[in-house]
Amino acid sequence: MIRLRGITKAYGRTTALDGLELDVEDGEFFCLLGPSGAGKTTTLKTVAGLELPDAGTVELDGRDLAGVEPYDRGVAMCFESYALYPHRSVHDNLASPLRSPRHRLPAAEARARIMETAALLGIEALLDRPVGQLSNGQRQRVALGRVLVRPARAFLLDEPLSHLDAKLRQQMRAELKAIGAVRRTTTLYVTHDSVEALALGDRIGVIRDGRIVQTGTREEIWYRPHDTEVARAFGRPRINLLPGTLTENGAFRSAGGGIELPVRAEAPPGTEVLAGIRPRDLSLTAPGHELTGTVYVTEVLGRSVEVTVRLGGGAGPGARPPGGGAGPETGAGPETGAPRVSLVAPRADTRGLGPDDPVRLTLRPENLLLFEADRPRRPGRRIGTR
Ligand SMILES: Nc1ncnc2c1ncn2[C@@H]1O[C@H](COP(=O)(O)OP(=O)(O)OP(=O)(O)O)[C@@H](O)[C@H]1O
Repeated sequence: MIRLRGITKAYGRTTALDGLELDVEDGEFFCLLGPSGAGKTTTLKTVAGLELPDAGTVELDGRDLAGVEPYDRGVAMCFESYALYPHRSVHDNLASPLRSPRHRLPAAEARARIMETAALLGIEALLDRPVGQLSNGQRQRVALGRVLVRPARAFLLDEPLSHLDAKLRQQMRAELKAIGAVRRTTTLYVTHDSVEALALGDRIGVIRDGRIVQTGTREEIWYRPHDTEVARAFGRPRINLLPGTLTENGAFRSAGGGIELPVRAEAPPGTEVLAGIRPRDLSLTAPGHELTGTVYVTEVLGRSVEVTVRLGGGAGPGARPPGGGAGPETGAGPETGAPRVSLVAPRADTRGLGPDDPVRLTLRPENLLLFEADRPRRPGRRIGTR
């Protein structure tokens, strides 16, 4: 297992890691997800020993790694910018990690591992080709192969699928976790792609500004996001966030007053909040709590359709937006007119639906999320409901 405690790392005046704490359990596949510059690569390099923290401790399988050289740590790391030998064949690139004195394997075992790794990554046919002649996606698979080919205490993978086209990425994503070596080995996997994190991670750690904001299973992150930024990071189309306040009995009332949603928030009446509604939790047909509005725009997403609805029209007194409503992108603020929400519906439910058509939406209140209102540089935290 990998354990990071109080890791701080600054480059000049830039703080890359700011008291980072992280536990990756034995054999776990842990995805570290965060935006560019959040500190993901620095975290991996700190575990690998390629960067030394200014403060804090790194442990691998209970052993403190302070003072341990990178090649003695027993970790295998794959960088986004891959270090390969361009003039040597794919086979040689895969074989060279097994030739180093530290990792030397008997020839037959080495050959078996190379063939197994190449087969799993779909590069058997390329084994004799010089790496310099390969496409970026092929090179990336060779780089990943160099990591997986040798036994390690932990794999550290930095966006290893980023250069693959969408189809291959999806396929490799499905196969990666099935690889025996990956199943057995503690893996810390860095990505900025939330779909990838949800698909791969036994657990996910969300990193922001050099700190872990939330760690959890995909269900925990999805149903109990720590704050609005975590909620926005997962799910496309993005979660709808409607501004409003809490009423006397803890229900949600939208900023214009047109919408009331039956929740019981664990926060005082009058608290400014954002109601979080996932696009797939809104329906055009199912029974549930009703909202009304008019269609703003529809967009076909394969078998389903994203419908953006301007809320309020026809919802009764007080529901009409001031000025008739050219709203903003999504989840409008009180100052900007009618709030809009996106929903994802099966194509059959949206047949004949066009701009300005009135619609009734239903919502399952049990999936409703509530957050404190966002403040500058401080995303609103989730508020519990009873
Ligand atoms: N060698 C370096 N010198 C100076 N600043 C650095 C160095 N390495 C990283 N940083 C800074 O530290 C911060 C964290 O960088 P890091 O590469 O860990 O982020 P990341 O989450 O991996 O980003 P990305 O997804 O873009 O790779 C950034 O602000 C970055 O500019």
